[in-house]
Amino acid sequence: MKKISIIGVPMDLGQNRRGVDMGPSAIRYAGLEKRLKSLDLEVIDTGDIEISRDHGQIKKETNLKNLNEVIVTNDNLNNKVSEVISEGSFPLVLGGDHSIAIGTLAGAAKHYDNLGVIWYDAHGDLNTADTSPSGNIHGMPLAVSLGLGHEDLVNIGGYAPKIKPENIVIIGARSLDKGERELIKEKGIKVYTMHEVDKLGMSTVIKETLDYLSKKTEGVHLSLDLDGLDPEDCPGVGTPVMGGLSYRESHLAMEMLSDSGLITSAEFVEVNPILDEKNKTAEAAVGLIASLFGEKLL
Ligand SMILES: NC(=[NH2+])NCCC[C@H](N)C(=O)O
Ligand SMILES: [Mn+2]
Ligand SMILES: [Mn+2]
Repeated sequence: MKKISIIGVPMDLGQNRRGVDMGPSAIRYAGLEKRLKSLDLEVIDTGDIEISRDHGQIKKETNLKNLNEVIVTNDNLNNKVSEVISEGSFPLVLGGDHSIAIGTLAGAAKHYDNLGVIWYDAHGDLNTADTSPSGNIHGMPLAVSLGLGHEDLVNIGGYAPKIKPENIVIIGARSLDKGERELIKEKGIKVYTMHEVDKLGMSTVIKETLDYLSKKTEGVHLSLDLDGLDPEDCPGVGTPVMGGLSYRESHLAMEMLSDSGLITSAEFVEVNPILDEKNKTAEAAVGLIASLFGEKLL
């Protein structure tokens, strides 16, 4: 029986808006464990990672917000994710802001020769300290995992880089900063912006994504930022961007990923219950997670 380990990361220090630290609670409250158990899976809720607070700005030369706290927290997460994979369980990480992908990928990537990454997001999260318009580390985790950015972030887990540019697929992008666009071109990263999703349809996007990744990767991590979905379906996020993916097409995406059997770890991030409407975004997350683990109507 497939074993899943839920790991909560109540982290809000990678961005400016309070409340996203309550994301893991909101997703649990929306019935995650019960829903997964009904799929005949062995589900273990490992609780929450300890969030480092008040480490002070030891690295004074940087504009990165809460850098020390983000480093310590991601180091904790790196250890937990790695431990779960070593036990033969599937790490399901609940955020928390997207800066936690640094720790998830650090913990996961060392278990595979080539880890693929599906980055389902309105944003590229490919900024570095030099290109970031905000200093928010949640806008940087994909760049960090490629080995670009502050060295203490890049070296979390004691190795770098975690992933290769040719093993990444970004889906749902519609807000990219100048430096991120340049990096995408320079590194040749595969991106399905909303333009391509609309033109091709989600079914083709996922089929192509799996073709592209399955040839060259051993495992695939899904990093799903709920702001990839349209704010109409998922209002409870800190950096909403209109014109997003619908719940309906995201649901199809999860079903197709489930059928492929290729996903080896996942995280669902940026759920902010304070900005949400009656826990709608957390409920959407639970629906997507259930589909990712094989829930079917018939
Ligand atoms: N994980 C996210 N929601 N990221 C949003 C990033 C927004 C913007 N690109 C920044 O760097 O600040
Ligand atoms: Mn985003
Ligand atoms: Mn993101």
